[in-house]
Amino acid sequence: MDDFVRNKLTEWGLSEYIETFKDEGIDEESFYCLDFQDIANLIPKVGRRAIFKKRLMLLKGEDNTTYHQESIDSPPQFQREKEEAAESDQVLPSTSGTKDKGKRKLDLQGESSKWPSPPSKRQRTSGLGLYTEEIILSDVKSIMRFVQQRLPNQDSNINRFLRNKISDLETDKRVLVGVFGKTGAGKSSLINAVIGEKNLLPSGSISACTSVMIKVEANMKSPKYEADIEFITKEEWKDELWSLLNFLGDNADQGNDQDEEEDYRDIDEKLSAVYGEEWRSKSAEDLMDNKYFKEIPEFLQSKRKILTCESAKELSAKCVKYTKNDSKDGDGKDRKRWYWPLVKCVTVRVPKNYLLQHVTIVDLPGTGDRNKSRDEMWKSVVESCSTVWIVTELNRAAAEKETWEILKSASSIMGNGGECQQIHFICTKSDNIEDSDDSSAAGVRALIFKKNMKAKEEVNKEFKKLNKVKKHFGDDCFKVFTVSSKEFFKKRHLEPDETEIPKLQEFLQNLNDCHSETFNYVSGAYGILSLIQGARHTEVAGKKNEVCTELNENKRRECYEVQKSMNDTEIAFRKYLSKGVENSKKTCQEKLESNLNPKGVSGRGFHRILKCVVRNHGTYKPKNKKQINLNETLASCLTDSIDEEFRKTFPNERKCKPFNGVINKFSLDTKSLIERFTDVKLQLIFLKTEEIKMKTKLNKEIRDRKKKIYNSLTERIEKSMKECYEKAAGFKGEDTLKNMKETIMKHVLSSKDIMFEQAKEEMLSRLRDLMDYILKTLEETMQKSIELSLKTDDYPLPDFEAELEEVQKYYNDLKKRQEEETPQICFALLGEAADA
Ligand SMILES: Nc1nc2c(ncn2[C@@H]2O[C@H](COP(=O)(O)OP(=O)(O)OP(=O)(O)O)[C@@H](O)[C@H]2O)c(=O)[nH]1
Repeated sequence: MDDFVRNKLTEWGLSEYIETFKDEGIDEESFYCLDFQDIANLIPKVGRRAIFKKRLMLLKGEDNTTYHQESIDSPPQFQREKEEAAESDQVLPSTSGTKDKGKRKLDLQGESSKWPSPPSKRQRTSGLGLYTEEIILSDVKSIMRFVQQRLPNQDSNINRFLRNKISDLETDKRVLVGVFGKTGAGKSSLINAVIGEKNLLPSGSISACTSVMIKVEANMKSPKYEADIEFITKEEWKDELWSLLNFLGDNADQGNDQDEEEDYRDIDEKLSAVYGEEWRSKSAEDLMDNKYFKEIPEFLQSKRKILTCESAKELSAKCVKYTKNDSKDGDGKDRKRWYWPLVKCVTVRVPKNYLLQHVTIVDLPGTGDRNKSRDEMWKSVVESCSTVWIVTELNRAAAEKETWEILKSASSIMGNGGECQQIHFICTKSDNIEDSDDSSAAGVRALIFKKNMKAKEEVNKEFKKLNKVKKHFGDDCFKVFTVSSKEFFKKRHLEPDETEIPKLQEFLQNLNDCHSETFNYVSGAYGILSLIQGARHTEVAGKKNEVCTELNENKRRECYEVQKSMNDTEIAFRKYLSKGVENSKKTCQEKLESNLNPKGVSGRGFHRILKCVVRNHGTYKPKNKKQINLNETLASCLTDSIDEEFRKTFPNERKCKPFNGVINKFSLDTKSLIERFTDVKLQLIFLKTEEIKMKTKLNKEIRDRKKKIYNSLTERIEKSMKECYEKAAGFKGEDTLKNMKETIMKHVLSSKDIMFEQAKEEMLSRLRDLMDYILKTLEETMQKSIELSLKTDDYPLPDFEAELEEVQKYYNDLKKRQEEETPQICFALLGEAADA
């Protein structure tokens, strides 16, 4: 097969399937040796039929080894061949017989059972049989690439518009599930069990704990296990070294209370991991010498390190020195090097794991990292989690302070400051029963079930007490699971179902099934093809003007409704925030006092902590203690005042829509127009799909911006406090603690009359910006779509009737699947799309 044909196949998307063909024992080289008949036989296996066959026909010459470039590039020939192909039903005429020497012949009868397919409910009832969303999406994508390529080259408005619309169809949104929990709680074992990969994340060692963020995703492109290691930059490490060594220097003369010792141990652990004992006698400059990083040239070159392995076990072994911290790994020169302090994040990819097809699970080690870039990454991941798993050992679940503290401190980042819809509180190691009197199998099981019930009750009771968390998450967002990862694999006492791991798997499967991106893509593609076919009929110009007038009138009316509702939101925000400003002024002194004079901490200990707080712009997490965040404390009256209204306006639950659903109600009423103006039905279908696409895009943008709006209150306070933190950080010697406290307090008291007002105005101004953006997008996107879809263009467009038919089949099928099978939550998610 020559390069030309090879490139053509790549362009048409067949090469995407080469990986999949490998399961049939065909690698890339042998694929390109196949003849047309073989390829045609393979195609139905991956779900593409007529369209692809037609394209292959274009490549087919007099015999299987000659290809005609003209036949591909000239539209009339293309059209003729296409018609020919359409008549020839499913299978290409066999032309191989004589010339297949050296080529692989395939007998694919009955082979489809080998084909990898996701364990999705959707497969069963679909009108298109075993077509998975993945196949549909890939097929429609390849159709749209083909369409884009076929559009005439003339630079007309409609051409540009259509090309942009096709490029705009995007699908790669992933859902994030964040996993929190103290070290040793069983997070790695849980993730391994849920995704069915016993050996993926290393677990089990007592001293080695996970120290970097690990994202676990599917590798749909290759059958290999992969780890993609992202390092912090050299500059960041240099800054960190400097600050760690300085910290040790500053505190060398401070005596040793318990906190200091812990801090010292922390730093020792970090530096010894990378340098062994050598760091003790070296300067920060010396420690940046390239010789220390010989094993990781990627770090020096600011590149990612990619590890590729055949098995999970092999990958896990190779990965461990980048993810784990083993403080007990011997001393002295023989100590192995552990590189976790230099790693920002590791992404592990598991081959063909359908539970992870659209879902990423993130193992999140504790917050409060000294490294700024890692801390920022942690925050941004937490903000983006749609579900959070809080993991703790069942035996102490309700009483485990540290776990509940994690939930309390992260609730506003996940809730109003994020997009988390549900919290799963996962009690692990349910098989751990030491106090059983009855050691019979039945007795053990009975005790496990009893303890599970009790743990669920207690945890739910505990959750009900968390008033602050409940401002962000209602009772229905909180669910308790009692799992045993060990028993899931071992089945000694419990059946897999009784370990509750399958419940979590089902949850992930539903997240995959609810993935609306395929539907959005297919619906967008259907709209574009409808428009092209509609635009080819130029004889309905008169009708177009009439429809255009009605559409514009509908648009104006609907935009007015949106504006009215958003104005009400702004009024409510202003009212609640004003109350918040008044409360802040009244209570800030008292709140600050309690932060600056914490109970149970010695003066010397607090001196060191406060120094870190002011150096770190108002926030610091002492080891094993609650995080201190002066900015959040100062902003707390404002956030308290707005929390409820904010959650109502920007709910994380997908079934509720932002701004009381007013954007989702926006409609050009194309449905009734289609009944009256059948001649422009195709253009109106396009407008309906455009409307859906625009709303989806707006909802995404609102979700991103609402986090920034919420966080603006604390960020504005931090800005107002910047000057006094810098001043406080400069104190040295005697009375430093007193001077730091006085400086902070004085600054707050003198600026309280403007600081809180400014924070309020900042939030309102961001809210207004968002509202302006929404109105502008509604107005302009729809205006442009109406104008271009109903305007007769100067240039004729190619005929894509067959492509429209194919995509419409997929569209109808997906719509039907949603109606038949989608769980409640997905109805809500896709509600507007299904209406189309
Ligand atoms: N009996 C029992 N032990 C478990 C179970 N799950 C995990 N463990 C054990 O608990 C210990 C810690 O498990 P990990 O999965 O490594 O915990 P982790 O939360 O990932 O720990 P870090 O890596 O430190 O964050 C290991 O010794 C596991 O073998 C379980 O279901 N039952």
